[in-house]
Amino acid sequence: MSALLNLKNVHAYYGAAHILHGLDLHVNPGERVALIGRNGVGKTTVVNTILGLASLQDGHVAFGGKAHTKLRAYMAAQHGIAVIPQGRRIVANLSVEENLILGAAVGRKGPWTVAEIYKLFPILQERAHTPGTALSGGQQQMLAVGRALMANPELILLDEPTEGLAPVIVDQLAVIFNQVAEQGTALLLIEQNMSLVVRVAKRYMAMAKGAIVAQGEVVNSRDGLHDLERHVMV
Ligand SMILES: Nc1ncnc2c1ncn2[C@@H]1O[C@H](COP(=O)(O)OP(=O)(O)OP(=O)(O)O)[C@@H](O)[C@H]1O
Repeated sequence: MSALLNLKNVHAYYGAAHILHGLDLHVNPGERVALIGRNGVGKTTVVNTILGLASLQDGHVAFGGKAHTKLRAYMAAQHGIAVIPQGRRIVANLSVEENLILGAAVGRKGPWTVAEIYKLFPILQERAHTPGTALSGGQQQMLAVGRALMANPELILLDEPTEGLAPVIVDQLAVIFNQVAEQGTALLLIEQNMSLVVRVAKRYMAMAKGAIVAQGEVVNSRDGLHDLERHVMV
């Protein structure tokens, strides 16, 4: 079984700034992996490298076993990988429903349809014809998740999906992420909120200075939480 996503010895740059230093990371089908680490260690740059937005100068990124050294934004989508970017990036002048339909444009056929997304998030159906950016932060995040699911992905990369959200919304999203994972979609969760990580992820990879410095099983307990928090404390 080959990994859905496999980064090997990745060195990535923004201009002359060398950000990722020989990073190795993989996600297998159906896995729930958390990528954790302090601010500025390069977590978003991992996503940007996969999308071809940071310059890959050594190593490779493989989708489904096929290695690439020249990455382009459409390639991840073609290989069944959807991205929920940091800051959500809802299209301002499209309605909730139009934002969802847009998600399907770059994806494959599968079980997720607008009707299924509305079952998952009834509030989105109530607000179907509202401009996406008129939603609350929590509703926008639900829309970002719904839009990603509309592509019927095998793997979703989530970049700090709970940033700035109230704890009650984070709890709702934890339930949704588990539901999505139970239906077989793999998750790579970039997160600073370790209480979410222990509820959703089964394996973690911790970054420092552009590389993976620790990894292991996620244990959903007080000790497990403390163990993970060591990697994100300043
Ligand atoms: N476009 C850019 N050009 C140059 N340097 C950048 C650019 N974007 C990010 N950086 C730098 O790259 C490093 C890694 O940033 P990155 O956003 O990947 O970190 P992060 O771990 O995701 O942090 P955060 O949790 O704050 O989002 C930081 O030092 C940052 O200042």
